[in-house]
Amino acid sequence: MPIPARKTTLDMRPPGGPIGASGAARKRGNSSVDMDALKRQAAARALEEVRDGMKLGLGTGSTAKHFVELLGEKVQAGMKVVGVPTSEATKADAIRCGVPLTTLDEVDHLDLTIDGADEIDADLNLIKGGGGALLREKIVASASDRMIVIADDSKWVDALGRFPLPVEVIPFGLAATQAAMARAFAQAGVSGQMVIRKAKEGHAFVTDGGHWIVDAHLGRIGDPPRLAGLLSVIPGVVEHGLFIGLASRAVLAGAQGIRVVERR
Ligand SMILES: O=C[C@H](O)[C@H](O)[C@H](O)COP(=O)(O)O
Repeated sequence: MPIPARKTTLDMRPPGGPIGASGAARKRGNSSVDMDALKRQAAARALEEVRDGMKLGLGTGSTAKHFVELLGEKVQAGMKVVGVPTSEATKADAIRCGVPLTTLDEVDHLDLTIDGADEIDADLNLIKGGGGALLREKIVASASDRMIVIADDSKWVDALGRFPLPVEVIPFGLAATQAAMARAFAQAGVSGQMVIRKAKEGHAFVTDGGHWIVDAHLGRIGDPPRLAGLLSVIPGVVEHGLFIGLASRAVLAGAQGIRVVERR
């Protein structure tokens, strides 16, 4: 599959500048980088794409939460938008921040979805679902004209797969589903341990849709679109965390500034 042409722009506004951010600085390599400030910077840059009257998909996770908070400030200042949250957690955040909400039953398409990711590759394929929201996130992104993924630049990878691939499954027949997943992995040229995600309390993590998550520790995924296709046809798999061809732009915040990567 040919690698699509991309355009990259570098925004030299320093991270953590006028926007400000909370959160403790975390050590990364030799430098101390406030990852939370970078996430907020990426969210703020994506917010510049939001126009009055837009119907928005609101992502889930620590980066998307910054976007919802900043959007709430715009709404308080008079901006008219409506959002469809991708999780119960985001719904609660949006209500707290005063962002008006709607559903995909009331509107059948969205202008723009802004969401985070666990990994982003050069084709803007993503791994998502670290927070367990991948099903609603994919439904919402698929119903949107555009998806902008926002992240600190540690999420940018040469190849997807270092982050365990979340696969949302039906608990019924799980061993058979996992066997089918293992065959799909083999066909796609990957293999690895499958771990049923646990909640803090020790029982299986249950998604907003009432399903379980299997985290597949695969390592480098050579052909993400092929693996996505193979997983999608397994009956016990509700959805997987490979987002192929959905993101049209990535906004990546790093110590040197903000990088915007477009997919064509
Ligand atoms: O299920 C969770 C979502 O896919 C998140 O967007 C993803 O895990 C990234 O989250 P964060 O911004 O907290 O790293």
